[in-house]
Amino acid sequence: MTVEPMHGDERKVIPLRRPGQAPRLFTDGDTPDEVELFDEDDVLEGEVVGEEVEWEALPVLHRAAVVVRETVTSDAARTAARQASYLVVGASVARRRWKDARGGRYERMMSAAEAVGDHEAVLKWAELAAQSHADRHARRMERAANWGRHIERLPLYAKGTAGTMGGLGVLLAVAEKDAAMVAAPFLAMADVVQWAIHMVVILWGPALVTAPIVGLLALWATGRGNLAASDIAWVQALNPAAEDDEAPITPSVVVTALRDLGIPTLRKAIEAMGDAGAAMLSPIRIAGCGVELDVTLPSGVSTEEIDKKRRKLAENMARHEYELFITIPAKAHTVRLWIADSGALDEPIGPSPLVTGTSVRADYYRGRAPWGQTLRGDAATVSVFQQHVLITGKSNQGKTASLRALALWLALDPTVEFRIADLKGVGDWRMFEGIATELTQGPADKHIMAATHMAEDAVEEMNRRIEALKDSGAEEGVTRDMARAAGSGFHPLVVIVDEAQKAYMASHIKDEAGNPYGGKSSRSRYFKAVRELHNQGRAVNVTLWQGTQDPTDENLPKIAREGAHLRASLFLATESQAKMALGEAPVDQGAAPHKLRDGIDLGTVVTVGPGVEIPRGQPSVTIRTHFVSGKEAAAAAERVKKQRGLIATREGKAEKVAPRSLLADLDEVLMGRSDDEVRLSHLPALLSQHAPDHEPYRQITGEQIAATLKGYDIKVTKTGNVWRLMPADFRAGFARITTEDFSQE
Ligand SMILES: Nc1ncnc2c1ncn2[C@@H]1O[C@H](COP(=O)(O)OP(=O)(O)OP(=O)(O)O)[C@@H](O)[C@H]1O
Repeated sequence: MTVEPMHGDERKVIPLRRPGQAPRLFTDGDTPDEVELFDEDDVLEGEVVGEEVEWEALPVLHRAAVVVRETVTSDAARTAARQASYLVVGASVARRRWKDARGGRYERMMSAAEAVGDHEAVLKWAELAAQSHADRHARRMERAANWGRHIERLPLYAKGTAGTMGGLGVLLAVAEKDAAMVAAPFLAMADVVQWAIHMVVILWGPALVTAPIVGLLALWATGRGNLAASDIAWVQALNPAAEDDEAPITPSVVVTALRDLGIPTLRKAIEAMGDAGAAMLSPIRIAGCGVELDVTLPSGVSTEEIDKKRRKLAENMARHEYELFITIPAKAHTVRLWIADSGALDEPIGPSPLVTGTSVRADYYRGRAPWGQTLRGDAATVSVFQQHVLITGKSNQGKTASLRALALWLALDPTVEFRIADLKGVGDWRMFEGIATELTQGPADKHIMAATHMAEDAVEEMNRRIEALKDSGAEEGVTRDMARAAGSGFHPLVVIVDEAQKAYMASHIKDEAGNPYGGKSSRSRYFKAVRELHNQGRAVNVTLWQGTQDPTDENLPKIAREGAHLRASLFLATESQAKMALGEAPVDQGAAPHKLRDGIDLGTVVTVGPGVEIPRGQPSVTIRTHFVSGKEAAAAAERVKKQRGLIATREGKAEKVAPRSLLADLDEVLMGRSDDEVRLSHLPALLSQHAPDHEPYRQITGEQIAATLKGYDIKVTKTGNVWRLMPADFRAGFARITTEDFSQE
């Protein structure tokens, strides 16, 4: 290779070639005496380097340094070092086994238990060590006594052997009729002894030579088989397994990673434990696409110190920071580590059952939305039963998609009514036309006003239900059976405001009385409605789901966020925002949406609340939600519409429309009619005639009217399937109710 000078540089660069296999050397442009040399492989083509250098002109020390460096870093040298490292590991394993056989194990366990301050375990190990020592001593004494007994009996053995051989000789002499045969067994024995001595003499030399070789081979094999367990850093660096993409998590890897975390107390404690550092660790369990373990910390090391070093700990285990999750389990002084398999979190999760399965069923009361997967790879499902929901995140991380996926699932329960305001208004919620009873889409002031009116209407509906509930005498809120009863008036009502920060920020919009729509003062209409829904909506099945962006105290006031039950957060920039999204306690215990990756962990929500299953000892559960794209959401919505029938969706109104009262309208409708009994099934038509723009009157049934009237103690009768009402009974009841209302004011 000839390295050409870079364009515009006048210096000439000519590689040096010395005889034989010499490296091709360059300087960095200064004189050879003052600079480090670098060889051809380091030089990019076209890179300007220094002057031509004559090998022989270089100082001897430089030449020696180059040759040594080349030799040391050559492949052959690395291979030799690796082979030698097997011997080192083998020797340390053999040494440990030897020490273990003499009570070393107990000592290790004792120092490990001592380091983590587990005095009970120290005592237990000390007892076992003493017991083992006593056993060993007893065995040694017994062996010595046995030898002594054998030595004492030597004359006896000799006499016995001589007698046996003499007897054998006599028998041979008799059989052969030859007296000389008496000595034959003794002569044969002498031959055997002589042969054995010969063999020893012959084999001694080769044995002396081969024994160390066999020993070394044994060490080499042992070392090779135990490389992963070695905690010698240079051995790990040479070990090809260390370069393995999968980088398995072994106790030794975790202990070494903790030791090298840069916390002196932890390092000292682990070094004091020696090989038993792994005693700090619980068994390593497979947990989804990773492993999980608890680490009981030595005294003097706090869980917070470990949490702060998350990145270093992850990197020490050959992982990215986001592949390590540190939480604080219930057990004191312990951190729980979940370590993903390398690259596993970048694999996409499967599609939502809402997209693939047409057989998904939803039930507001007992069902669980198939939202995604936990990091462990388990299905993550969510109950939204009587839950106010809050999903936050930085822009464009998947907030709308994840909130909408929950709503699309719940829409499969036909008893649930949706009222939705999308204050971004680019069509993300358009597919709910025909599903929601009210849909506002847009970012303008009029949309914010409409969203506020929608929330206020929900408050009115909530109050109506609370009153009706009081009258019914029920003590613990709406029961499933109550809400399911036809025309009960307690069906689940879910109010969704996406991009709700816009509503909180709209303090510039004021009504005629000067009350702001937004802001966080007690006069703020949106904020007031949210607080009321949060306070009392749950028990009467009126719930509020909000999606908000980049929370601050201004765009998501504290009371508004604390009122939500199910709280989920996508990536957020800071820990303080994470606390706003999820609450202080979970974040203090390790919930960390701020440690997700901006723009990469799309749709990943760190979730808290009673609607999700949070593993014991964890503050939150991180869910990778199934992505349901706009197109897929539209297809799923079509299936919903087929199932529950089309609903006329009204547009939210910026002007506040006075809420209609069924009783007042009935009063108008029945006014001036004869006092003959009225069939309730005729009333919907009359009501529609009376208020043609009021959608609910187009759907109400006689049975629903009967249920409402009964709820107010107004007498209705039923013969067969026909509900009837005496106008006089109605007037009396209505008069009573309105008088009561007045008296309450
Ligand atoms: N679960 C998911 N998995 C993978 N990608 C997702 C997921 N959810 C959303 N995305 C991607 O993120 C993009 C933004 O999603 P979405 O509009 O829901 O974000 P957002 O947080 O509501 O944004 P904004 O705050 O700007 O309204 C989507 O277009 C999609 O490409």
